[in-house]
Amino acid sequence: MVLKTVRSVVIAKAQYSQYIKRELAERQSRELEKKVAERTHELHDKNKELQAAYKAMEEQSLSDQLTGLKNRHFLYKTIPVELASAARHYSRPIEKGQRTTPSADLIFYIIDLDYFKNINDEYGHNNGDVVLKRVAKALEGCCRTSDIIVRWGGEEFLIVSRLSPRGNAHEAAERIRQAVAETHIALNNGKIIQCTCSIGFSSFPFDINNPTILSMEQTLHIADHCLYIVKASGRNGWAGIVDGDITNISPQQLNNNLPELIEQQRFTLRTSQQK
Ligand SMILES: Nc1nc2c(ncn2[C@@H]2O[C@H](COP(=O)(O)OP(=O)(O)OP(=O)(O)O)[C@@H](O)[C@H]2O)c(=O)[nH]1
Repeated sequence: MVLKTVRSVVIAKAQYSQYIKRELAERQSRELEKKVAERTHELHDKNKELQAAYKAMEEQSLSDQLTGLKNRHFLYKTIPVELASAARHYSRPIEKGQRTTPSADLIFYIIDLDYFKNINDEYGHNNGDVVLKRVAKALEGCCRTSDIIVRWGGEEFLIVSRLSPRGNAHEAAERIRQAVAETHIALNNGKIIQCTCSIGFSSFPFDINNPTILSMEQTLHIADHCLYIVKASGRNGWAGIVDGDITNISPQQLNNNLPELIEQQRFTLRTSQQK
């Protein structure tokens, strides 16, 4: 009888001990699962924070700190797709009426403020910055949402107009010129001033029958030369060459002898002075 009781006690103790062990194991497992869930949640949050920080950093690295416009880095990052698409459009076999579709053109406008150094000298660098910010706003106001507006350098801006027919490029140039000239800029001391700009422009592809022969840099070189022509002829105006037959002209010749080629009327230069 005693032996039976002792055995029952031993069995009960063993069962109890097993029960405790199982309970402990289950509790540990539950705690572990809870911790894993918490860590996963934390990681998820951290990941979201990192993604947002990365996006903000990327956006900052693609924007100009002073004006908030896009910067060169943005242009070089995004423009290859646009260039390829424009070139592809003109590389397709000619179907009747197809090549005249104008929307594939990219027009590059280089905009340079006139006598900006005088503004800095007369009103100080901070007011020079005020002028740059106000001009940036004026450019945003006169451009379409499909245009890319870039702060190209100190007092120089670049607008890449997409989906624009090259034949109308001069109209947009005049719109930009006017928008800048008519902007009233309030300086820090309350004084209101106005400034003007000079614009040079060109289109990509430059020669629609040889759409890949000139790079964007060469197109910009043409626009830059047009800008130089405006500066040399009095400023507050525009000049552009939006297409040209470059058969028998090498890209090097175009780079080195552009003034002579314009002189020889190999290309049509359109300027605000001819209006
Ligand atoms: N305030 C300010 N000035 C700048 C900035 N970047 C460049 N500049 C100034 O822009 C001026 C450009 O002067 P220039 O290249 O002589 O040109 P300009 O006086 O506009 O003369 P033209 O272009 O020939 O009409 C210089 O004085 C630069 O110091 C900037 O971020 N802020």
